[in-house]
Amino acid sequence: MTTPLTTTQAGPVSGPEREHGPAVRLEGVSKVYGQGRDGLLALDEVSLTVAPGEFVCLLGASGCGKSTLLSLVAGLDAPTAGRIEVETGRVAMMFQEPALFPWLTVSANVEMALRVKRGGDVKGGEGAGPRSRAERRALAGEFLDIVHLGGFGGKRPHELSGGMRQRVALARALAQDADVLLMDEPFGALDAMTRDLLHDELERIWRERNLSVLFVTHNVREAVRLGDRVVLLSSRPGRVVESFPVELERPRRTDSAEVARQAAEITDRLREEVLRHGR
Ligand SMILES: Nc1ncnc2c1ncn2[C@@H]1O[C@H](COP(=O)(O)OP(=O)(O)OP(=O)(O)O)[C@@H](O)[C@H]1O
Repeated sequence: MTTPLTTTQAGPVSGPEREHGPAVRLEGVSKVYGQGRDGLLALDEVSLTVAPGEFVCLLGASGCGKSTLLSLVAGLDAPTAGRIEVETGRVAMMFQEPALFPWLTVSANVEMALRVKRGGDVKGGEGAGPRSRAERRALAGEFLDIVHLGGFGGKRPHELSGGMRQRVALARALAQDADVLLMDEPFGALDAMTRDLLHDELERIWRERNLSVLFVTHNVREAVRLGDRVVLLSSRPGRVVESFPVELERPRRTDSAEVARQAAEITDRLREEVLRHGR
């Protein structure tokens, strides 16, 4: 998936659930790619919730349908069966590749999200009216400050390191005014030190902005470092195998003994799953 900017098509949930329900709810969600005998069951009756303000990490072997699941929640694709609800409908997505527009400045990349967010307004629809260029630039500057990139707004993406580019992607996601952040291995391509720093940043922003996060990773320690809960998916088809609450005090360190212990427990379970499927 390479779409740089995404807002979900999922509508808000009405009624009492809106007050008290989860931020994201999947009920019996299945996804088949293709048709008939050539059809591939990528997800099989997955049920999962993310509570408001919860940080959920999704873990599973390659091909178990993690990206499929995120794209369904983002409204980029429709489930074959089941139901997906996003309480507010305000979802932003981040990928392993920051997917920035190389010809635009860092600031302009974030400003794009501010235009897209009020897409209806830009085209003359209802609402508070389009923001002026100056307003968008000022707001983009604020989002860049949040990710500690104040002063870099005039640079082009190629002038930044990989970690800095991912910070821009995070600023752009925040600029969409989402309260649900869907992250598809966002730090997978970064070195360990940069990843550690970004974990700290993400944790701070998640708490300050009370985001609900669904974070896909292959990295068990990363999942335990970040998650309130780690949800393990099986492969082919993807099913929820087990959900592990992580009750370690925050902030955690990826290299701490406590994180290593819980990661080892989850890895054992993951290994069982992978062996079961002969992969
Ligand atoms: N658009 C598509 N058309 C057909 N099959 C697809 C499509 N997208 C994914 N698949 C298949 O569905 C299964 C799940 O893919 P998905 O990318 O969701 O898994 P994943 O767990 O995110 O994998 P990875 O960890 O390798 O990124 C795979 O077998 C994949 O080949």
